[in-house]
Amino acid sequence: MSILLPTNLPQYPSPSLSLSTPLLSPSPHTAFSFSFLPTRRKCLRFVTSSVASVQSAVANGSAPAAVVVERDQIRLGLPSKGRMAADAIDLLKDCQLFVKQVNPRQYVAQIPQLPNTEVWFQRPKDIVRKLLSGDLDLGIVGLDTLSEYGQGNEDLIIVHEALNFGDCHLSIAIPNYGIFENINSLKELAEMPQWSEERPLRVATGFTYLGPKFMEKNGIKHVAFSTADGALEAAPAMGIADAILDLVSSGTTLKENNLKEIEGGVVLESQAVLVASRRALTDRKGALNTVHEILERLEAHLKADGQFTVVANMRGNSAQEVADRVLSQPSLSGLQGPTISPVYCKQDGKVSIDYYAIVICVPKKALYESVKQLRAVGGSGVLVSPLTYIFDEETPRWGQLLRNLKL
Ligand SMILES: Nc1ncnc2c1ncn2[C@@H]1O[C@H](COP(=O)(O)OP(=O)(O)OP(=O)(O)O)[C@@H](O)[C@H]1O
Ligand SMILES: O=P(O)(O)OC[C@H]1O[C@H](OP(=O)(O)OP(=O)(O)O)[C@H](O)[C@@H]1O
Ligand SMILES: [Mg+2]
Repeated sequence: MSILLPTNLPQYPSPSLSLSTPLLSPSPHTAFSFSFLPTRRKCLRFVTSSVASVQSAVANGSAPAAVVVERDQIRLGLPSKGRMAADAIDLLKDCQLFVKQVNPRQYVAQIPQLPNTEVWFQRPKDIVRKLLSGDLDLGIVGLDTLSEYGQGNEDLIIVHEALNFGDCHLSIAIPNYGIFENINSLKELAEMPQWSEERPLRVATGFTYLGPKFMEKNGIKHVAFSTADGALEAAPAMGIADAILDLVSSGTTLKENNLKEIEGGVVLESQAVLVASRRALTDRKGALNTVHEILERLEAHLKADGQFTVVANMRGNSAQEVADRVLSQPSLSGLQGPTISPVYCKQDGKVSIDYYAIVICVPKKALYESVKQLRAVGGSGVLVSPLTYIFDEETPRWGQLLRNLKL
């Protein structure tokens, strides 16, 4: 006998519903196993593996075509809850765009720095749907959600593909025991003699568009997908599915449920992206200006986020000679090259130049290596400080966007 409990209970099992509860005490002849499934959908429904048959009605075009309805405000969709919500607001804050939400249950907010823009808080999948229906113009969502619900719709344009949060990957996982013990790749999984038309490989997933598409691309025929909203990792142990296709970040949930990833089983690498509706950008007054400003701020912040400013003094006879020494080291060329300025010292009433100050930007990852290289060529008094923004002459992604829009 199995009892299904909601996954969102404060404790598993809840103290008020434990085996010591008289009503649930197992008789000596009854085997109990507890499995945690989301409250919303407790049964898995199997569907066929063809792409066409599993496309969801909303995302595959039965949703109304995007119409550019007359309105004054540009609408930016942000995740209303879940792991992406706080990070999206924090990123905008780091770009000096402060989202003013009066209370967390209010679904509309303002950004005073962008007076023509409204923020609408929505679930990530609804952000994608509303971009397609024309109810939102811009959005921040995970690439996984965009790919699953956007289904390659050309109206959706990725304006910034790497917002540096929400990192995860969509991956196939199988049990690490039983018939799968020695299976370590997608190829081996596909070639297992167990799968046939009558008894296909059963995969539980929330990604019923991307999953079948991936299997089809990899020539895997005998597959059946089932859908569920969460706690998919329970499905193999419950005997409901053979494999799962779900998002992984730390890998803890897989490990705790005796599942493993397999070589060739990664469907998508994902992180948060800024996405726009093509029609909004081309037809809605002010949308292109807003996206330009958001993009410039994002690029300046994200570029600076990975860098430190390093300042050091170096003895030398001329700026040129110091530059030659600095540039002889592989990690000291900075963004465009080192800035080298004379340090004027007054000794015995005489002003002379014995030292030069070097300023370079170095990637955070290469900091220690760069400091070692600076010292090796005579650098001393090394100061390191974080960078807040790097505004380039041109925003590279802006050029790409204009080309994409044929502007
Ligand atoms: N370990 C992870 N598991 C799931 N999503 C992750 C993970 N790491 C990052 N993400 C990102 O967070 C997004 C999901 O956030 P969240 O689970 O809060 O929302 P949701 O799944 O859409 O909401 P709900 O599960 O309530 O329907 C994913 O689309 C993905 O881009
Ligand atoms: O690799 P990990 O860091 O362990 O994260 C992966 C887990 O996180 C997500 O579930 P979520 O927490 O959203 O719960 P859900 O299954 O109810 O959606 C995802 O669906 C995996 O189950
Ligand atoms: Mg989730």
